[in-house]
Amino acid sequence: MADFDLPLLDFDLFHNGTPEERLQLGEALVESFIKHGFVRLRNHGITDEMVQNIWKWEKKFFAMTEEQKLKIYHAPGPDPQRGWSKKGLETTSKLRKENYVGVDKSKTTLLDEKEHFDCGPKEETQFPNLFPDEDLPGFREFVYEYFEAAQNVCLDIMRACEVGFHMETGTLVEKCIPAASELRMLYYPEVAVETLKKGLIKRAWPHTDFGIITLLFQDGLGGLECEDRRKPFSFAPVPVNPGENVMVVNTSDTFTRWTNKVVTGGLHQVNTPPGLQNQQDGSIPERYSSVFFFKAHRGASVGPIKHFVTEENPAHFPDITALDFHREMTKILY
Ligand SMILES: O=C(O)CCC(=O)C(=O)O
Ligand SMILES: [Fe+2]
Repeated sequence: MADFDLPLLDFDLFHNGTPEERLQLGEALVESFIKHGFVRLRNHGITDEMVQNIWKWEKKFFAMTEEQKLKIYHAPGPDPQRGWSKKGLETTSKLRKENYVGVDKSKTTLLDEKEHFDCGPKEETQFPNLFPDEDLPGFREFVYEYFEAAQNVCLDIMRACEVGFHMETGTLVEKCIPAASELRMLYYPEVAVETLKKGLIKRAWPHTDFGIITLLFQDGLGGLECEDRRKPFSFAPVPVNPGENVMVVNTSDTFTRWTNKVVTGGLHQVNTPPGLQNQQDGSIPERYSSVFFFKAHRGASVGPIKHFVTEENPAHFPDITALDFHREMTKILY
């Protein structure tokens, strides 16, 4: 099979291009979402400085002692995740049980080798955020600054999708205000090749995310893989683009529902990084990544939007609220 090639688009055209360029950008974005469930963007609106600060704060956060992190421990449950989740808590393999051929899931759980920090919007009152204010002053302020920037980029991507789908302006954006997104910082500890070879642990098992779209930055090590849809459930590495500020965007389950399967969520996993896959012993280095799960506002319906319901493509999903859908999905993870 020819090399897998994930489109890399210049998002600046959406803001500063001619009307034709704006339309072309919107259409190319939608085309990549339909074809791959993924796209890569340059000039996306998150500055180089902010990306460097993400890495700086992630390193500081995960370097805290277990005792410090336990002060903001996330208690598993169906509600949106807040604070620190330790290794082994969230299990992505539970989301796609049907895809694990040859694994007896009644005898074993396929675990994720990762820990993470999650938080919601600054204005959050329903599901309060948890911050290590005493142990890590300045962290909360940075996280909120990045949250706001990422939320704005996502709203712009929704505007570009409205253009690309030839939809009425505001149809997607109005379902995303007020913000209910989740920012996640991820740490994958160094792991022995021997452990990975047993096949029961992966950095993240194949899954789709629950929101509308997910923004992702990965460090220079890599390991994120997206489905190569020419052969279902086969995966190709998402390149790391050293020295260039590239954002990865994948479509998620809410988008599948809104678009009535015109777009389907991008299936992905975190695997042994490219270049290390033939390593027979020793260990795979630690890895950091940053994920922003862009969500619909909690009361918005995640049922199909009229624009995507036709005689040939009748509604595939019921009208339930974004919060009910989120709870349904999070429950599966634990
Ligand atoms: O770390 C990554 O590259 C991906 C993480 C991910 O897929 C998730 O947290 O949903
Ligand atoms: Fe994911």
